[in-house]
Amino acid sequence: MIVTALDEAMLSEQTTLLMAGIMCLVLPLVMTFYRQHRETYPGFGIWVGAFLCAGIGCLLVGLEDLVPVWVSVWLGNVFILAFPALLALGLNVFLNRPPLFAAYSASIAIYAALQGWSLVTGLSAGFRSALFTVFVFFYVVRLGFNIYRYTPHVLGRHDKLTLTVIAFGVVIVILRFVNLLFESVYENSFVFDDVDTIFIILLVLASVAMVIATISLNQLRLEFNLRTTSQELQEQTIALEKSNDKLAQLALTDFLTGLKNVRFFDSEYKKLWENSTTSGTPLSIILLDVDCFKLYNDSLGHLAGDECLKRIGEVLLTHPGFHRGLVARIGGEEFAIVMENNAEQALEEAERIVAIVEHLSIPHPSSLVGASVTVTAGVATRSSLDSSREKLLSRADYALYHAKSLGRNRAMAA
Ligand SMILES: Nc1nc2c(ncn2[C@@H]2O[C@H](COP(=O)(O)OP(=O)(O)OP(=O)(O)O)[C@@H](O)[C@H]2O)c(=O)[nH]1
Repeated sequence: MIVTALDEAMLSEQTTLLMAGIMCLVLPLVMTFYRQHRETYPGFGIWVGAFLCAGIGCLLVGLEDLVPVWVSVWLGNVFILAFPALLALGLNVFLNRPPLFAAYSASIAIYAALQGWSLVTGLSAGFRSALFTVFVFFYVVRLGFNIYRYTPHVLGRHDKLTLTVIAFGVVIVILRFVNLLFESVYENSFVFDDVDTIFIILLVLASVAMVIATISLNQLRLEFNLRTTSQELQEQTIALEKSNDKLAQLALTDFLTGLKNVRFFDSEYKKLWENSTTSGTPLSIILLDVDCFKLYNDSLGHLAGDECLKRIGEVLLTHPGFHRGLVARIGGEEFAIVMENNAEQALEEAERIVAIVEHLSIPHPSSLVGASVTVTAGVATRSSLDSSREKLLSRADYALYHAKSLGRNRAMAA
């Protein structure tokens, strides 16, 4: 009773195939529409071709009564088989995998040959169905494996929708195979003749789901690439900012000693001067010059001279008294220190530096002062007499000149 009711409710296999064919021809149109509005990745075009093949194949098989048997049963089935094969091939291209074009073409050619042979020799329709199902099974499993294994490479994760659709496809194919095996057993007792119609409907549903899955796959990849690109861009911007900062630092740093250079000194000295004008904090400047440095270079060479300047630079860089001040190399062997200290403190610091350099005991064979490298310092502290920062600087310079004339290796205040 139930069987009869179901039987009556079913569309004939042919009608279903024709409807499936039309449906499968509509799907590529949807995909083409999508392609015109969104960027698609290589492989998407092959998928469109796959659905086109499915549509043509279904129509050819559905028109069994109108066209020669080789067109419907042979060519129609070859077209339908090309559907999963092209889906798998397109996926390889989409995932940047080797497309295996030759392998897929060969497998379809083998199927076509076997199908033709079964027709010529008059083998049963059951054999042809089994043959078809085995090939489809192979493609669908391959499709599922590739999606599982390689989509994370292009999406950064698994695409659950595609995996679900493929699993659905695998189940349908397995059910169809089981049906083929047991058809003869339950044929008259349980099932209506149109069981194939159910499979066709299920496959059409799977095809629609597959179209949605392919579009979603493409969309996810677009989004993933956009995310990755903007992340990369962000990282590059940060790296660029860092290297810009570094470049800016380098532009203001003396390459030999690592102290600030004369450019930095000029701008920073200006700021300290302005700050002292507004806040009334004391401002002192120490000018430091290496004694008899020309003779040092002449007797030990320019490279040794550089090393000597580096060591004096280290002393200034690490001297605790200068932490809050400005220390720079403003000439060949001339250094300047600007500090927010009064005259007494500044002179003390200058004397300390002179002593520290002497204690470095860097041998100076031709010095007019002693056996080792020494420095002389001129100190000036801002007073009401200093109308400008240049004036303060020149007073420090004068003190230095005076200290040099008194025999070097000493600190003198202006
Ligand atoms: N090795 C080395 N020498 C430098 C550098 N810059 C300048 N000099 C040398 O420093 C020397 C400075 O000599 P002078 O200005 O005559 O002064 P000085 O010999 O130190 O004599 P006093 O200042 O009177 O003690 C010159 O010979 C310059 O060539 C440098 O970066 N490296």
